[in-house]
Amino acid sequence: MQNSELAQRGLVLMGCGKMGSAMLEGWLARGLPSSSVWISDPNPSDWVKAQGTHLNAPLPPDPAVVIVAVKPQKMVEALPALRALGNGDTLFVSVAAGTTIATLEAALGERSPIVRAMPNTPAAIGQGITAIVGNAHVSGAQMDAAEALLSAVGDVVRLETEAQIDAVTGVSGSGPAYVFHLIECMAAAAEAEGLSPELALQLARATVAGAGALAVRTGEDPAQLRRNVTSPNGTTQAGLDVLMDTDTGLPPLIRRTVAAASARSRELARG
Ligand SMILES: NC(=O)C1=CN([C@@H]2O[C@H](COP(=O)(O)OP(=O)(O)OC[C@H]3O[C@@H](n4cnc5c(N)ncnc54)[C@H](O)[C@@H]3O)[C@@H](O)[C@H]2O)C=CC1
Ligand SMILES: O=C(O)[C@@H]1CCC=N1
Repeated sequence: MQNSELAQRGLVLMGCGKMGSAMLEGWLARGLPSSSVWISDPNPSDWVKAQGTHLNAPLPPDPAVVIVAVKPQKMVEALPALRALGNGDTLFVSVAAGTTIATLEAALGERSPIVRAMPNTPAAIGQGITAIVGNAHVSGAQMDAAEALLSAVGDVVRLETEAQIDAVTGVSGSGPAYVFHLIECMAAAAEAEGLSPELALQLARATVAGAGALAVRTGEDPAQLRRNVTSPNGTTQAGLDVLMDTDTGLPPLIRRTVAAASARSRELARG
C-alpha cells in the first residue's frame, strides 16, 4: 500500500487525542493530504479542528487504513461504529494498551486484518518508537504499510508474538513518563542542594536530553558512556554508589516499575 492508496481510499482515525494527534502530525508532514483523512472524535482539540480533515463526517466506504487511538476503556463504545468496515481489506491498526487482537477481532469481524501497535509520545516530534504485531489476516503488503505509516513518527520494530507487547508497553510505551519523572527528581534534588527552581530544571532537562542524544548518536554501549563520565574516586562514583546499589538503587526500582506497568497491560487485556 502506497501513500497514494491511502490518499485515494482514505485513512480513518478513531480518537485523536495525544497519541492520535502525534501520529496525524507526522503523516501530514510526510505529505498525506488532509482531505484523505477522516477523524472521529467527540472532543477534538483546536489543533485537530484546524487541520482541514473530514472531522466527525460520515466515514468513507472502503478506507485503506483505520487507526484506533481511543482509551482502552472507550473501546466497547467506539468499535461498533467501525464494524461495517471489517472483514474486508481495510487494515485496522490499534494503539490501545491492553486491548488484544482477539478483542478487536470480536468487535470488528473475525476476518479483519488487524495490527496491534504500541507507540510512545515522542512520536509528536518524530522520535517515537512503535512495536507492531499483526493477526493472520494481515498480508505482507499490509504489514509493510503499517510499518511505513508508523515510521512517519519514529522507529518501528516488529514483534514475534502478541504477548511481547505487554513488556513493550511497560518499557517504551510508558517509558517516557519514567524519564520525565527522572527530570523532575533531578531538578528537585538540585533545588535541595541550593539551586533556584529555574536553574535546577534547566540543568536536569538538558542533562537528560543531552545524555539521551549522545546515547543515540554514538550508538555506544550505555555502560561505556557511563564509565566515560566516571573518574576513579570522583563525584560520579560517589553518586553511582547510591544509584546502582543492587538492593536500594535504581536496578530493583526500575525492575519493579516496568513489571508493574507490564502487569497492568496484561490486566487490561483480561478485561
Ligand atoms: N499517551 C501515551 O503515551 C500512549 C497512549 N497509547 C494508547 O493510545 C490510546 C489513546 O491515548 P491518548 O491519546 O493518550 O488518550 P487521549 O485521551 O489523549 O485521546 C483519546 C481521544 O479519544 C477520543 N474519544 C473518546 N471516545 C471516543 C469515541 N467513542 N470515538 C472516537 N473518539 C473517542 C477522546 O475525545 C480523545 O480525544 C490509548 O488506548 C492508549 O493506551 C499508546 C501508547 C502511548
Ligand atoms: O498509560 C497508559 O495506559 C498508556 C499506554 C502506554 C502509555 N500510556
